[in-house]
Amino acid sequence: MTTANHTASVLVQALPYIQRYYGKSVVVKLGGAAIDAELDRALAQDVLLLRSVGVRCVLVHGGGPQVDAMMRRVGKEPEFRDGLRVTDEETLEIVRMVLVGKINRDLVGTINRESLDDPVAVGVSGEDGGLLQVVARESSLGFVGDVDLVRASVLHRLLDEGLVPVVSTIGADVNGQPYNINADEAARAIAVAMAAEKIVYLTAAPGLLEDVNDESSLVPRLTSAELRERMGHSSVSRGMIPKLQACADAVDAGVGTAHIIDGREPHALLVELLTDEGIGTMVSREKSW
Ligand SMILES: Nc1ncnc2c1ncn2[C@@H]1O[C@H](COP(=O)(O)OP(=O)(O)O)[C@@H](O)[C@H]1O
Ligand SMILES: CC(=O)N[C@@H](CCC(=O)OP(=O)(O)O)C(=O)O
Repeated sequence: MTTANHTASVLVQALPYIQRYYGKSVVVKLGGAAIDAELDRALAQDVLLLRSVGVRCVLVHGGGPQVDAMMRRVGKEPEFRDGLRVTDEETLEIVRMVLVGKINRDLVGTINRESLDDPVAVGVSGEDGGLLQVVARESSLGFVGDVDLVRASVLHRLLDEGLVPVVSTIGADVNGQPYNINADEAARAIAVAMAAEKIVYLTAAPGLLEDVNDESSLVPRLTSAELRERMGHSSVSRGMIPKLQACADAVDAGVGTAHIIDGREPHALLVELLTDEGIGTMVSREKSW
């Protein structure tokens, strides 16, 4: 095949996917472990391309490792229980500064640099417009919240204007007290509230692995029921646990499919959405293969 033919065939391959996702919502969660200046530039291009073909894209970001680094810089040692950060008042201030003040700004800047004449990225904290309303989880975790209500209209209004929301996962309770939320869980709540077609987790692993030390042991697809069976398995640890839980909960609550893909691969999002090449792990409610 000539280069021109190959290029044409890749573009034509995208047509049925573009038709399927036109006007649909897709929530993309970028894990802190996959945040990197060059990769974020490729992700910004993917998000802008998807927006150009009518996909309503919301980017939700984490930043766990970056919060850890900042805590250590100010002499505090991070502490986790069941994958959630123990968040006292000072830690909350650091989490808020790192997520809202640093990572969100950097991502908005990266997207807008890729679309100079039409800067469309808008940063939103879960506190803005009451987007993420939370209730306290348990007092031993401090200011860690569970999402109680998502005001998806805040996102739909931005999307209707052609803007791309970039969401930091700090929420507030009914009294306006800010809370730290696990970003995988916040992204799931947003996807469910938007009745999204897909939720895509970009992380620093190829997907769910049978053996975490063997990158070739990828589980390509499974149902939410199969996923729940694996959750307590010893091969699944640390940050993968809330991600799996969020994927199973998302598809059981009506999101079309949930994906865990390798955010270290440039343009993984575009390949996942617009080509025949299945990458990473796909979770669906029913067996569709
Ligand atoms: N069975 C597994 N398959 C893949 N990754 C796993 C597994 N068990 C644990 N992990 C770890 O989970 C990590 C993803 O979680 P985390 O670091 O919290 O990511 P993120 O910042 O994207 O939320 C992977 O990088 C990997 O080290
Ligand atoms: C309550 C809680 O644990 N919140 C997380 C929020 C950030 C996050 O989830 O970041 P990743 O997606 O990079 O893991 C934290 O403080 O680390």
